[in-house]
Amino acid sequence: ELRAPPDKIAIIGAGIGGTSAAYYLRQKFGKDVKIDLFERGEVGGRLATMTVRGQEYEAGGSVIHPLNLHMKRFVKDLGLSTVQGFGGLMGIYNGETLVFEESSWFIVNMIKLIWHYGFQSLRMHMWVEDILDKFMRIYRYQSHDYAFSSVEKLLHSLGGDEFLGMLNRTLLETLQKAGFSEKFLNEIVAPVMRVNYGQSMTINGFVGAVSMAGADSGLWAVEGGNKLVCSGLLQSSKSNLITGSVIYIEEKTRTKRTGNPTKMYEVIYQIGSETRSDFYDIVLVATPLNRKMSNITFLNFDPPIEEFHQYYQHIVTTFIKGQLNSTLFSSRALDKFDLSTILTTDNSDLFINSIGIVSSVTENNPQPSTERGHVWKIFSQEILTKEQILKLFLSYDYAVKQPWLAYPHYKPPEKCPSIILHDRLYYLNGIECAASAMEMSAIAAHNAALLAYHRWNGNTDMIDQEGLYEKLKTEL
Ligand SMILES: Cc1cc2nc3c(=O)[nH]c(=O)nc-3n(C[C@H](O)[C@H](O)[C@H](O)COP(=O)(O)OP(=O)(O)OC[C@H]3O[C@@H](n4cnc5c(N)ncnc54)[C@H](O)[C@@H]3O)c2cc1C
Ligand SMILES: CC(C)=CCC/C(C)=C/CC/C(C)=C/CSC[C@H](N)C(=O)O
Repeated sequence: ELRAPPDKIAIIGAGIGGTSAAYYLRQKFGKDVKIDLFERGEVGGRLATMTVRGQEYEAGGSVIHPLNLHMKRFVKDLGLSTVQGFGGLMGIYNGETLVFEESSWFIVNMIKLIWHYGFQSLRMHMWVEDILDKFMRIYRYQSHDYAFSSVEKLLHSLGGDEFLGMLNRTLLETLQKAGFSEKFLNEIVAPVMRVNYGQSMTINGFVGAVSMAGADSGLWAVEGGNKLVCSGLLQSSKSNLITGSVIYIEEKTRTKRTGNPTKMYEVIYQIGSETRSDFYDIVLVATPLNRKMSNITFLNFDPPIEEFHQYYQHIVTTFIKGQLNSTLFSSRALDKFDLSTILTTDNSDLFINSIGIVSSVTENNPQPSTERGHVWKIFSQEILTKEQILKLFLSYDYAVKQPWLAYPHYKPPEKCPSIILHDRLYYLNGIECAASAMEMSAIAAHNAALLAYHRWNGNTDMIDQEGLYEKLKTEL
C-alpha cells in the first residue's frame, strides 16, 4: 500500500541532472506534488551555448553518444530534432609534428592505423564496447524501477568487482595491463583524454572508457542547443522554476495541515539581496557540492553533513573565427591543409588541448570555407593570450572565451560522495567522480528519483538488489 505522496519537493540546480530529476520525480510521484527547481544561473548549467555574431555554438557539453538512451528518450519525448556530423579529418600534433593524420578514404585510414599501431585501435574499440555493453545494463534496471543507494553499488551491479575496480586504477595502468603499446597510448589515447577531460591518462579507467566512447562515430547533438532538453524537461515536468541561489538547507520540525509534527527541510535562498525560505519533504541537490560551484551550507544536521572538497578541472573554451596558421602544425599551406580537428599529445609545452572547426547549433555540418576562415573551438587549460592566438591564426575576426570548472579532476582511487546525504536529502553529482557526462547526470537523476520514491514508500526490496542482471535476464 502506498503512502500519500509528499507535498513539496525541492531540486537545486537546473542543469541536465536537476531537470531530468524533475521529469522522473513527476513520473513517480504523480501530478499533485509541487516541485520547485532552484537555479541561480541559466537553465542548462554546463549545457550552454555562446552566441557570437548572431550564431550560437555549444560552449559546454556538446556531443551525445548514440547509446545514451536517456538523452535519446528526452529528445524524442520533447519533440526536439538532432544534428549529426562532427565529421572531418583529425590529426594529432605532438608539439613538433603531426604524428597521425586521418585520411578521407576508409581503407587508407585502416591501413594507416594498422601501419602505425598494429591492431591496437581495433582492440581499443573492443575494450570500449565491452564496457559499454555492461554499462547499458543500467537502463534495464531503471526500466524495472530498481535503485541504488551509492554510486559504488550502482557500478558494481553493472559488472561486479572488476567493473567497480576501474575507479581505483588509472587508465594508464588499466591499458598497460591490457597490453596496449606506449606509442598507441601516447599518440591516440592521451590526446582523446586531453580533448574530452583536459587531463592525462592518470584519470580513472571508467572515465577513460567514457572518454574513448566520446570519440566514437555517430555522435549527435540537439538542434538549437543541448540546453533545450533542460528547458523542455522543466516545462514537461510542470515544475516551478525559482531563479535564486540556495545558501542553506536545515532540517526542522513543522506541524503540517494534518496536525502531525513532521520533519521537513527548510531551503533558504537569495533572490538579489532578498533572503527567502520554504519547507520541503524531499530535497535533491543537483549541482556539484563544493564552495566554488554551489556554496550551500547544511545547518544543524545530526550527524553533520560532510564538507565536499572535490576539485574541479579548470578548462577554457575559446571560439575564434579566423585563418588557421596551418604551418604551425605541418609544412602544408592552408589550401592544402584538410584537417578540421587537431588533438594534442601530453606535452607540457603545448598551450592548447585541442582545436577544431565547429558548426553552429543549427547546422548539420561545418560551413564551407569562407575568405575569412572557419569558426574554431579551442580547449585550453588557461585563457589564451593574444600572442598565443596570433601564433595559431594568421588573422582573425574575433576571439571569445568561456572558462569552466568543467568536471572533476580525476585521481584514482576514487571514493564517491554519498547519494543519501540525510533521511530525504539526496545528492546527484557524486556520480561525476566515476565519469562526468550529460548521460551520467541523467542516470543519477533517474536513480535518485527512484530511490526517493522507494524510500518514501518503504519499498526496500527495490533498493540495492544484488544479482539483478541474472534476475532480469530471465524476465520478459
Ligand atoms: C566544456 C565542457 C564540455 C563538455 N562536453 C561534454 C560532451 O560533449 N558530452 C557530455 O556528455 N558531457 C560533456 N560535458 C559534461 C556535461 O556538460 C556535464 O556532465 C553535465 O552538463 C552536468 O550536468 P549537471 O546538471 O549535473 O550539472 P550542472 O550543469 O553544473 O548544473 C548545476 C546547476 O546548479 C546551479 N547551481 C549551483 N549552485 C546553486 C545554488 N546554490 N543555488 C541554485 N542553483 C545552483 C548551477 O548554476 C547549474 O546550473 C562537458 C562539460 C564541459 C564544462
Ligand atoms: C556516458 C557514456 C556511456 C558515454 C558518453 C560519451 C561522451 C559523449 C563523452 C564525452 C564526454 C566529454 C566530457 C566531452 C568533452 S569535449 C566534447 C567534444 N570533443 C567537443 O569538442 O566539444
